[in-house]
Amino acid sequence: MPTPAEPRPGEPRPGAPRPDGRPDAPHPGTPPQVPPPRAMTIAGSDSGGGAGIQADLKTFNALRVFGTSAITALTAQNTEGVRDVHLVPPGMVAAQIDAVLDDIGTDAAKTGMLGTTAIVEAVAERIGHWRDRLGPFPLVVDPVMIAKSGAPLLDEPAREAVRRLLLPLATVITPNRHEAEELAGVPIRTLDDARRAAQVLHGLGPTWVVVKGGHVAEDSADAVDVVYDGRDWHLLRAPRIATRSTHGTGCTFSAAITAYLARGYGVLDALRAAKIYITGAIRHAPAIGRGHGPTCSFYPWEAAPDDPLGDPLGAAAGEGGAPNGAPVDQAASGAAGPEGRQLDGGEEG
Ligand SMILES: Nc1ncnc2c1ncn2[C@@H]1O[C@H](COP(=O)(O)OP(=O)(O)OP(=O)(O)O)[C@@H](O)[C@H]1O
Ligand SMILES: Cc1ncc(COP(=O)(O)O)c(N)n1
Repeated sequence: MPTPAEPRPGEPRPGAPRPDGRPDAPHPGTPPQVPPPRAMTIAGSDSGGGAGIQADLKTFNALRVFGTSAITALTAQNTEGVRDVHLVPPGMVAAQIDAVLDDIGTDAAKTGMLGTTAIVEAVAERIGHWRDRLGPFPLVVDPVMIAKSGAPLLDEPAREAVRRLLLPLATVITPNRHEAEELAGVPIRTLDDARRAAQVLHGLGPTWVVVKGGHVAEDSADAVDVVYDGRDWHLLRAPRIATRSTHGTGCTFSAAITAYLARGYGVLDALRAAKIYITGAIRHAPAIGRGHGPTCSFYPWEAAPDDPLGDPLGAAAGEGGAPNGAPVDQAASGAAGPEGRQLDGGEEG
């Protein structure tokens, strides 16, 4: 490893107080002093990258939260549909939760696709156990039942287990129209129907209920979600965007709520911030796949004027420096990326 060099003229010495009194960015290689907020997702993997674990981790990262995961199922999936599902044994789901929470802990957690009664039971039991040990971290339950493409992601008997075991543990539940109908037993066509369902769902034990409006009154100009905390009603309202890129919107929305809760937002603020985020993610959706495409989790960063790293390999890319697996700061001398140059004090070029 090159030794840290004297700062270049005009650059502050690493660790020196900044003129504005705020802490400086850590010197490369130095662990940050303040750990980031942490959020855990317990959900299925979507090989297509638009929903499930993949959407959740991207969302956590985009919202500056360190994400961890317990995978409940592998799905062979793309924007057109789910081709196959392989469930993870419940003991292995529990083992992932234990491994993460025993060491890393969490500031909030969410659930997504759970698949079967046995997995729901394992997750509910481990959440209860770890809340007793770590304190009552917020839990967002997205009661995923059917993929947008129509494939079942929760079997019939497991719905009762979600109702009985998981909803009472939830800080927030985020059913879509279909899930709210199933869990509450109330048909939903209008916002008033959504309110009735929210009231029934609140009676099942969650602290906050959000009945999502993506599939309610689909010809209206706004996508409106109904929020109920047992006392007050709120509406989350944003323009409805005309697009086919709505794969994983529910996962991304509930992951954003989880991220904002992990960052310490109050529930209503977390819901409002997450609604702004999902609307932007839908608006900036990339053109990917032949079916329902994913949203853009990183749109706030992609809209930034500069890519902060630029081309991180620079000239080294053409010389076989880093792609062969060598750490960038040990690649061919004088050909390292920006971090290496900063460490050895060399010139750019
Ligand atoms: N076309 C759209 N334009 C703007 N917002 C939308 C649109 N569709 C959904 N939303 C919003 O996205 C969030 C997710 O809602 P939705 O009802 O689509 O969830 P979902 O059906 O569970 O999603 P998925 O099953 O795709 O994960 C909600 O805040 C909803 O209002
Ligand atoms: C692993 C997994 N989790 C959740 C969904 C729901 O997302 P959508 O309704 O957009 O298909 C999914 N398709 N796959």
